[in-house]
Amino acid sequence: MPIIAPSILAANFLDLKNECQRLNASEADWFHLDVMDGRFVPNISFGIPIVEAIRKATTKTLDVHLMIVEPEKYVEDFKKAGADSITVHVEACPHLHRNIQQIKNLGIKVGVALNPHTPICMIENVLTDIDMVLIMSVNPGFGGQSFIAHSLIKIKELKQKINKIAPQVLIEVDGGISLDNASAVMHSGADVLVAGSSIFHSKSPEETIHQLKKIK
Ligand SMILES: O=C(CO)[C@@H](O)[C@H](O)COP(=O)(O)O
Repeated sequence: MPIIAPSILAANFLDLKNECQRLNASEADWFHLDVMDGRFVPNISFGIPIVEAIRKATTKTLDVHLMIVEPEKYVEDFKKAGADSITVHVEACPHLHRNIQQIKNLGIKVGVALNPHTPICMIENVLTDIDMVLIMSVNPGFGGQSFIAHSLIKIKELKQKINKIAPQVLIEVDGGISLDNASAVMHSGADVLVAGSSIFHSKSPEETIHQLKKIK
């Protein structure tokens, strides 16, 4: 059964309290929070105050995805704001091992994200140090994009590696996930499905989450 992590980026920000309450009452497992800085990605989303506000609105896991340069400057603040896990991008971290240790030392889970063009071998040497790998199945920066089909091959390759080296590591897939492709993503080896538009722009977000949750 997949872990379902609705991406708050697609929520109605004017009605965020209500959006959080609906997710609380749903089968969603985590809240996925996309932080964008306008430097690592060509978009700016939200930051620490929003994470802090959402923390007060839910007891579910806050899965914070930092699409920012120099994440080491901010991870402590995001932990204080209520993050249960922090994911950084391999492309934004020349000292990835140090960044991972810094997040682990805060006592929370740590993930590493890979852009669509980044090969799996870039994280091979840290696989035993982390809790999760996030495979970007769109180019990061915007919700509502189409799933990049090659991601399925990448997920399979990663799953094989993880099975050999670090079977406890979760595979999270993010971008363009919908009821149409979620089954293929799961069969390729995913554990966590991040979905924004397909949940929040559907007629019933609760029902879409229920349908995603049923995928084997
Ligand atoms: O990180 C990102 C985009 O950069 C994703 O989390 C998107 O927010 C997912 O949204 P959809 O593709 O599901 O609309």
